[in-house]
Amino acid sequence: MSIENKVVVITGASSGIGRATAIMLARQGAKLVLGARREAPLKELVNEISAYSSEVTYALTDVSNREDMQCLVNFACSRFGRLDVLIANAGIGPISPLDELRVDDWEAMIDINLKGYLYGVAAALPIFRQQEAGHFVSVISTSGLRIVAGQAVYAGTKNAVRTINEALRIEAGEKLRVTGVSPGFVKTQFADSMTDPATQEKVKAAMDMMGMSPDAISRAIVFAIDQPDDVDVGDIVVRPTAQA
Ligand SMILES: NC(=O)C1=CN([C@@H]2O[C@H](COP(=O)(O)OP(=O)(O)OC[C@H]3O[C@@H](n4cnc5c(N)ncnc54)[C@H](OP(=O)(O)O)[C@@H]3O)[C@@H](O)[C@H]2O)C=CC1
Ligand SMILES: O=CCS(=O)(=O)O
Repeated sequence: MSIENKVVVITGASSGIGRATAIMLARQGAKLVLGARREAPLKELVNEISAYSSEVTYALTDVSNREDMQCLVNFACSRFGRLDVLIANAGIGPISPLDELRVDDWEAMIDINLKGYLYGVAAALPIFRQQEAGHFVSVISTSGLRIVAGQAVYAGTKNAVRTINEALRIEAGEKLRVTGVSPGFVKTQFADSMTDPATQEKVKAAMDMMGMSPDAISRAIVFAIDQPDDVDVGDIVVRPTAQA
């Protein structure tokens, strides 16, 4: 099976990379269950996709809530009878220097970027084991590949996901697939999650200057999913050519 008829759950589908990926996958015949916290943009996306595919739905989901993640995955299985791919994309980046002690932001990044990803693994792994097939795709970041001042906790959450993904791949055995996609700057709403005004301004300027279209990341995700079942694409890094 390539993309057509695959059942795919996407977290963080209400904007940016998740939204673009939903559109690209739907155009190739995937069956989609979209998760995020904001209902209006999810509804709008489902309406847009419904113009060419009836196999799309959404569930309000806060990935930092384990029960929500379990419900999202269960909903996909009850609606479409199975789950082929879980795209753990939801994430926030309220980065700031450690000296500012924005501890609430640190906790939110750990809850959403790391625990949200883990709750996805916990919800999907038993289903993938039972099916003897399944694909974990995570949207990580170039943050952590290169350590940058101000990104300590954000990069920490992303590097934790990178490490756990590799262990998951090793433990997964020959039936499951595990892919991490690490974007550089992408033009999305990502900077809106930043609470430090100076940092937000800098990141927005960098995104405006060199940010890629979210489609650049969606294409990498689609490439990984589209491989034959016995081909496991591990890590893909996608940067703007202008990003150091
Ligand atoms: N843009 C960039 O330059 C880069 C982004 N990334 C990563 O890409 C991923 C997607 O971000 P991007 O598209 O850029 O940014 P956006 O802000 O446009 O999208 C983030 C998505 O995550 C969702 N989200 C946030 N918190 C939660 C939550 N608690 N539960 C469920 N969904 C949540 C948001 O939906 P809602 O608010 O409706 O819940 C939204 O759909 C993130 O993991 C980010 O770290 C990595 C490298 C660079
Ligand atoms: O992953 C994103 C890193 S940045 O946009 O905050 O630099």
